[in-house]
Amino acid sequence: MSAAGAESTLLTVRVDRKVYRRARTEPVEAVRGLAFSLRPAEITCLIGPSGAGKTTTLRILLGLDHDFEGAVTPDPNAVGIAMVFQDPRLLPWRTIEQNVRLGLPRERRGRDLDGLFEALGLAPWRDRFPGALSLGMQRRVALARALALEPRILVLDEPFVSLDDAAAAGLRALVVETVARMGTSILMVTHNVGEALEIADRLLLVSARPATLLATVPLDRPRGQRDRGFLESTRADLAARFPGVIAQ
Ligand SMILES: Nc1ncnc2c1ncn2[C@@H]1O[C@H](COP(=O)(O)OP(=O)(O)OP(=O)(O)O)[C@@H](O)[C@H]1O
Repeated sequence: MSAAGAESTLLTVRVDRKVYRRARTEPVEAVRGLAFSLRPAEITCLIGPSGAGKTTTLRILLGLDHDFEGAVTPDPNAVGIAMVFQDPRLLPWRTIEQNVRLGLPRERRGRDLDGLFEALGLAPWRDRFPGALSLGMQRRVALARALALEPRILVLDEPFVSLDDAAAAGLRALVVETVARMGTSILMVTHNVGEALEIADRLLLVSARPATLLATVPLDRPRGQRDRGFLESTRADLAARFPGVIAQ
């Protein structure tokens, strides 16, 4: 990808304020002042305390919630956006292949998916049912289902949580590979700072509720050169600067 391409913006998100209002309960202000852009072939990690307003921000960015002050431009559906939830949400009575195909619009269901299944290590599992797969493999299927849509933006909510180290590392490598291979822009919510420091190009640190953008932290060192020393010193530096967000 050219330098100009890498710098171009796919989506700009600006949430000035998001308040949940329900009858007979106090309004809940979930987000106040959170703006960022997403660019191709970049991994952006959104990190903040529990209950800060991260899922709320994702819902706004996906175009699922329009009731907020601010703007998401252009329309994310026009750009091409897909989401992978923590819970893989597979249909147990459909094969892996059917699960992936059913995520596609009807006219694209017959498309060639050999390359995708191969790239995600799912080729031997195409005819099996989700119940035969570990949680890590089911998450791969959920990733395949999202990638089959060929989105330019992929949103991941805690994709590696509750996986053993090997499964998490395998899935992380797949995400990184996808960015390199397809130029996808990834926005990932995570509580795992170590994981974010390993794979992100940029961290967005948000405060406790209402979520406010505290800092954008670029991680310029190439992923392959992020050794233990880099990870530990970067984490210590961030923990000193943002103690409410990043633990020592
Ligand atoms: N539909 C809703 N109605 C009222 N309040 C809501 C609604 N959805 C979320 N909230 C509140 O908004 C705040 C932010 O919630 P949100 O789920 O966005 O946080 P989060 O950062 O994703 O949390 P976590 O890290 O625990 O997943 C919380 O106080 C939550 O209770």
